[in-house]
Amino acid sequence: MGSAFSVVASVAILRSTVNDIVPEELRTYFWSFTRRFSTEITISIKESHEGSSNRLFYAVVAYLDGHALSNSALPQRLTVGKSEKIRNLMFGLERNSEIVDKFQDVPMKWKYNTDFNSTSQLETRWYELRFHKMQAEMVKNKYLPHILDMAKFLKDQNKIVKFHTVRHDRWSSNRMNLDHPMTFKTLVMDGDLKEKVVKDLDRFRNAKEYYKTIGKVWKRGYLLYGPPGTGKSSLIAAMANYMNYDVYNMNLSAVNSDSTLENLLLHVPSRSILVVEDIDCSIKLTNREAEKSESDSYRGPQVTLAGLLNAIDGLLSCCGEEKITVFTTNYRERIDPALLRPGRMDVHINLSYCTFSTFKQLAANYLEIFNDELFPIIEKLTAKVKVSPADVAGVLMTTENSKTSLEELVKFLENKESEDRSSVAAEQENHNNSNQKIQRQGEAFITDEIGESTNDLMKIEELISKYTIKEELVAILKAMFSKHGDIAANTTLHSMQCISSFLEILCGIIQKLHATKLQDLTEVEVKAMISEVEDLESVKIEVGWLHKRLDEISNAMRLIELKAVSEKLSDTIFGAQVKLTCCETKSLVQGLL
Ligand SMILES: Nc1ncnc2c1ncn2[C@@H]1O[C@H](COP(=O)(O)OP(=O)(O)OP(=O)(O)O)[C@@H](O)[C@H]1O
Repeated sequence: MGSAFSVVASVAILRSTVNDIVPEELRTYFWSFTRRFSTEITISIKESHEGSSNRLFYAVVAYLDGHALSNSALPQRLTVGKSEKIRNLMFGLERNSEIVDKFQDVPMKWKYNTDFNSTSQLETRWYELRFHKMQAEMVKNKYLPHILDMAKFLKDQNKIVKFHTVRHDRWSSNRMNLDHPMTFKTLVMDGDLKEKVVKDLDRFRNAKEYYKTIGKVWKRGYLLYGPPGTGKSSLIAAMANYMNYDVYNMNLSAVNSDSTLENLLLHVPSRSILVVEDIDCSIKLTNREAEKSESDSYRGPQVTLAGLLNAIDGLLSCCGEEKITVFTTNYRERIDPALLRPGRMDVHINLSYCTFSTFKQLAANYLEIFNDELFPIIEKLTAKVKVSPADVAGVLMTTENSKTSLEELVKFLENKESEDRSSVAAEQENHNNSNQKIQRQGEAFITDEIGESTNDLMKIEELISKYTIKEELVAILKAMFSKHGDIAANTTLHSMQCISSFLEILCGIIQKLHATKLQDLTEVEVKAMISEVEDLESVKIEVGWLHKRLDEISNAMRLIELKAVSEKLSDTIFGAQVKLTCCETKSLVQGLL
C-alpha cells in the first residue's frame, strides 16, 4: 500500500516538474503529435463556450456527482462541498484526476483540468472526455444528450424547493426555502385518492412528448376544494416536495390589475407550482357579461375574470412549460363555470371532513397505532360528525400516551356530536316558528294561486324546512316547490347553507320577474339572470323551466329591438311576431309558479 502511494506521488511530482519546465506550446504539440497515432478521440468541455457559460460543462459536473461517481470505481481524489441551493453533499473530480464511466458498455474516460493564468489572474476549468474513434457518433447523438438529461433530472432531485410570494406587484426577491415537511407519505386522504393524485403527477411529469403531439401547452390545473383544515395547503406542500417544483403563492386580492397579473405570471418559470389561494373570496370573479355591465360602476378588486382566464389559458400561458396551477377554495360552487372547465382546472380534488379511513392513516402517522378497541367507536362517530383532519390531528397530539390520545379523541367526537344535535334541534325549532308565521302570511298567496291541498302544503312545509331562506322569499319558494317539486333534490352541493343561498338567488330572479315590466328590463339584466340560472343548473338544481322562460323573454326583447329597427326602415316583415311585445313581463312569467 505504502509503495503504491509512493509510485503515485512520484508520478505526480514528475508530471508537475514536466509542466513547470516544458513550455505549454511544446506540451500541446507533443500531445497532438502522439494523438495522431491514437485510436481515441478527446474532446474538451470548457466552462465557458464562445464567451458565455457552457451548459454542458455544468451538466458534466452534476452528472459526475450524481451518476458516474456513484456507479464507477472511485478515483483516488475527490472534492466535496455543499451549497445553499442544494439538499445533499456534492462530489466532484479533483484537478487532474480521471474516472471511467460506462455508457452502453462503452468506456468513457473523464479527466478534470484547471489552469491558472497568472497575467489575467483567471482560472480556466475544463473536462476532457476520451473515447474510441468508432464511438464518435454515439457520443454525439446519445451520450452527451444523455448527460444533459441526467444532469437536469439530478439537479431537480437535489434542488431545495423555494417559496415565492407577491410583494409590491412582483415576486418577492428574498425567496424562502419551502421547509414544509409534508410529503405524500404523511398526507392523509380518503380511499385511493392519494394514489390517484400521485399517478396524475407522474403522468404529467413524463408527458412532454404527449402534449407536443396533441398540440397543447404542457401545463396542468388543479382545483383543491373543501372546508378549512382538510389539507389543501398540506397537499400543495406534498406536491411541491414530490415534484421538486418551486411554489409561487398568490392571493388575487393583492394583485391590482390584469396587467400586473400578466406580468407576475410571465415571471413564473417552468417547473413551478403557481398557487392561487381562496379563489372564491379573494376577488369578485363574476361571469363575463355581468362583468361588462358592472365595469362602469365597479371600483372594487382589480383583476377581472376575463383577465384571469386570459392569463391562465390565453397566449400568455404558452410562455414556459411544465407548469402546474393550483387553485384553492372552500366553496367550489362559488367559482365561475368558465374557470372550472378542463384546460383551466383539469383535476378537481375534494378534500373533505375526516372519515374513518383518514383517521386510521392519522393514527398510524401520529401514534403508530394500527388498531385498537376504540377504533369501532371512532368509526361510528366519524360517520356522524364533521371534523377536519386538522381537528383530529390536533387532538391526537395532545398527549404523549397513544391510548390517552385515542380516549381524548373519542371524548372530542362525542362532544361534537352532542353539540351538533343540539344546534340541529335549535335550528328545527326556529324553522318551525318561522314557518308557522310564514304559512300564515303566505297561505293566501299559495292557496289562491296554486290551490294546493292542506296535505300537499304540509309536504312542502317539510321540504323547505331544510333550507334557511330569507323570510320575504319563503312564499315564492313554497310556490315554486308546489309547482315543480323539490328542485334541489339531486343537487351536487352538499352544504345546506350553500343550497339555501342558491335557492335564494333563484327566488330573487322570480321576484324580479314578477315585479318588472318587460319594457323596464334590460338585456344585460336578463343575460345575468340566464347566467345565474346556468350556474344553478351546473350544480343540478332543476330550473330548466325558468331557463326556457328566460330565453323566451330574451327573444321577445330582441324582437322589440328588431321592430324598432324595422319601423325605422318602414319594413313590416316582423310586424306579426312583434305583437308579443305589447305584453308585460308578468304575462311572460305567468304559469312559472
Ligand atoms: N389531509 C391531511 N393530512 C395530514 N395532515 C393534515 C391533513 N389535513 C390537515 N392536516 C393537518 O392540519 C393542518 C392544517 O391543514 P391545512 O393547512 O393543510 O388545511 P387547509 O385545508 O389548507 O386549511 P385552510 O382552508 O384553512 O387554509 C396541517 O398542517 C396538518 O398538520
